[in-house]
Amino acid sequence: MNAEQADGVGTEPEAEHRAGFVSFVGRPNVGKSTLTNALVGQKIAITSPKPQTTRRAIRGIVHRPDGQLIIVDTPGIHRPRTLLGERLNALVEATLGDVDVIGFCVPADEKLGPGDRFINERLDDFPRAKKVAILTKVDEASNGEIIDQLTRLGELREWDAVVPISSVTRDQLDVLSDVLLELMPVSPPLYEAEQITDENEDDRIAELIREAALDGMRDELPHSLAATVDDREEREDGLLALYASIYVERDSQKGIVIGKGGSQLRDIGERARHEIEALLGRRIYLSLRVKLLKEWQRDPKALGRLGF
Ligand SMILES: Nc1nc2c(ncn2[C@@H]2O[C@H](COP(=O)(O)OP(=O)(O)OP(=O)(O)O)[C@@H](O)[C@H]2O)c(=O)[nH]1
Repeated sequence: MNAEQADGVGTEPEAEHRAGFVSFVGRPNVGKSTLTNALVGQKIAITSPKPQTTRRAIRGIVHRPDGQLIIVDTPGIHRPRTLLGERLNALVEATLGDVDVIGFCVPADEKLGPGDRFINERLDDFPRAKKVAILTKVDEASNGEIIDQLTRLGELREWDAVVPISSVTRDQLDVLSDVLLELMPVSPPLYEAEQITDENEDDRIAELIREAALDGMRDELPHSLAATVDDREEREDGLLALYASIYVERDSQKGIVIGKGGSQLRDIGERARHEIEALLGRRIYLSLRVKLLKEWQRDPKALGRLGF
């Protein structure tokens, strides 16, 4: 609440803060990823979610003084031909059923085709979301082509907005983010404003793994445990795969961490995965390995390897 409202003065605040979720849909190759990166201004913006926000596959966040655009990932909308296709569609439905705005991307340099129409029709299934048509790659098209495409797009449905853009020349990107933000609900920021670099992020993830491992462990272990994130990989199914290691100092500790039949390690993985997903705001696959690094606390080389 701002001061004016608190005083009961009826004037509208000049600019209300808005925040919400947007998802870009469209055929493969129409420029969705490039647009996301161009809007966000860096490859992937990671932030720490505030507790009330649900977990989603966040691709990037546009932070502005007047609002926050949270761009969420969806796998493409496909005509389901396989079980995988159906599962992907179910995932699309879960995501798109939940966003505030859907940005339907169509390239300016190709005629509107059956693929575009199919996706456009599917958008009827998501009545909650506002719908914006985004004509991408205008740098590749003549003015005549652009006008033609805008007309065809206008015939598809009543859009909340239609915006031609180029992610390459950055033409109209600011207009697009203005338009998207105007369609978002009035809301305080949903994510912390500070950006966390990938490097810090790995450190934080490693710390969460270490915490999860310590949880329920005996007292003698804590100082003997360390964790590292060794590799990460974006998977086809939209999950982020994280490969991490837990280091122990003595052989006997390995068994403690792994537990009977691997039960302890599974619990650690489960707890850590929850925390990491909350940190990243997206679903992950976590692979944990327990490694023996003899007397690592006394070994400078080992300490270096563990980031101390
Ligand atoms: N000239 C031009 N090329 C662009 C623009 N935006 C994207 N491209 C190019 O179009 C191609 C596809 O872009 P992507 O962003 O990968 O498209 P996408 O829709 O995310 O593709 P999928 O991940 O397959 O769904 C890439 O070669 C981009 O460099 C643009 O504004 N202008």
